[in-house]
Amino acid sequence: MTKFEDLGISNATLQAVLKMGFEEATPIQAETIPLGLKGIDLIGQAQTGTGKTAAFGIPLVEKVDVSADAIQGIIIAPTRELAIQVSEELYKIGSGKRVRVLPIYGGQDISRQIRSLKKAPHIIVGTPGRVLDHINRKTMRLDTVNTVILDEADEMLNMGFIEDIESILAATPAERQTLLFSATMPGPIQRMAEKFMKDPQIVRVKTKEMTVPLIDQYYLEVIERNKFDVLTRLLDIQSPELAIVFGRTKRRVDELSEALTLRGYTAEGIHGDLSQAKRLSVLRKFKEGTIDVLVATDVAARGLDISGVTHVYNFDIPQDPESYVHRIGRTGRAGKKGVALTFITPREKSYLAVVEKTTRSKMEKMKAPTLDEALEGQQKAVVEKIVATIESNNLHYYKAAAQELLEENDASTVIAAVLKMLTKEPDTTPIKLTEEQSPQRRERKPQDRDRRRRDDSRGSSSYGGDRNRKKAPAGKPRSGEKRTGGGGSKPSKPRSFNHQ
Ligand SMILES: Nc1ncnc2c1ncn2[C@@H]1O[C@H](COP(=O)(O)OP(=O)(O)OP(=O)(O)O)[C@@H](O)[C@H]1O
Ligand SMILES: [Mg+2]
Repeated sequence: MTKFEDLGISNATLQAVLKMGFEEATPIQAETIPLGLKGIDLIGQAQTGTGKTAAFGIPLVEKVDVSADAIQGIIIAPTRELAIQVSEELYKIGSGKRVRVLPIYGGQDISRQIRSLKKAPHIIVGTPGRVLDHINRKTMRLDTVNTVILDEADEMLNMGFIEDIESILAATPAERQTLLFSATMPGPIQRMAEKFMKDPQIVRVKTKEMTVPLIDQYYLEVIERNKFDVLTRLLDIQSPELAIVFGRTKRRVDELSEALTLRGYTAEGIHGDLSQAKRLSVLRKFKEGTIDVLVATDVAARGLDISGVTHVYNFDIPQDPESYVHRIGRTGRAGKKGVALTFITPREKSYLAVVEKTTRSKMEKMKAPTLDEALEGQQKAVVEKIVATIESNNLHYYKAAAQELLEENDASTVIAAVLKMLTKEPDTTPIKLTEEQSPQRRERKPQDRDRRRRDDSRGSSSYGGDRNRKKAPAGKPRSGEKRTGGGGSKPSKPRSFNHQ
């Protein structure tokens, strides 16, 4: 176990990290922080939820000279939500040194960003498209940058952002340090990435599996037509604290979130066609627990760190094994346990072996639950609530009425009536979803870009990112953008990873 004290970081940053509740460095942090401080180029790969953000964030913050009013580091991330989240984490890590961090992403008013850029931030966290817009408009200069970090590098290159990334890199000095991080780094993508690095050292946290062992992985064989009933029964039985349901396309996500709402769940969808304000508000509601089920395309699969996500449901199978790893990695983070369930239609059966081979982990077969089992599950949830209410011991005002009821009925009849009233019977409101095609396995060639970009222009791609920027001209003001998440206001309690 490595202590942050032993990693050669300044006292100001050490105090900031301890204040975040981090007690010990995670393996990827222990390995890459000293190397990052040395200034060498790095490719860092470690499982989802194991603290890669701080692994690159700490050395970056350490390198910043706060007395210089210039951009010194830039982090590029594939989605707006991730850029915001990473900038919040960097802000916290840099709070001891008073490092200024600015998120720059599409869908946010550009003139406001220009004003913020004039306040001389030290670190920029941005999405490729919007960063490039600022470079082209000459509203952001990167010639003082000494460190570039690509978070979820494989995804950005896969998505066809390579030209954008290359243009951004060309705006930075050649003698910069370049760091790449992701939980997955397929060979061809890694080779492509190494082209813009100098003798990168590859740091892989050695684990048997690519997925996190704390996530119990299941698959269910379900025919397309039954998927939705099976999903709602599972939700009734498992009563997840917070759940993410992944669907293949934007249409799928819209239909699923509407259907779930019809059946009485508090669910909302998130995908790339929604306005930025809407995306952020849905995410905020999910983090606060105002909605229990987030229905998402892969826009939410990469990097998002939402505590309390106990279940991930792959309603539609992911595009490829890497997407599977990232989707299920939204649970089982920072040492917590999680459950992942993947629906597989008879035609998709060969998919299972492909994923298991790549991730070197097994999915256990689960039987689709019956309606009776769903009812039982709901009942169990109510019983748990009753027990918790008894334990809270705040029943004074109800005691007299209870006595009255018991004078006329026996105890088990009274309790049965209460259970019946409180139990939400499985809702069988008829739902019809539009059928979805199984995905073609994604090919990892640079020319893929063109195919995927064409998909975007049809607006049917499951991905949002800021690849839609061509449709929404830069500079078009959008209202109501807000920052998500804690922003440092949450009281921090000590956190440490269980052995992974
Ligand atoms: N040393 C630590 N001790 C305790 N918690 C930590 C530590 N480092 C990071 N965390 C917390 O663990 C969670 C996951 O971290 P992070 O988002 O950086 O993971 P990641 O490896 O980037 O995952 P992904 O591959 O999904 O992007 C965050 O809430 C973060 O604040
Ligand atoms: Mg991450």
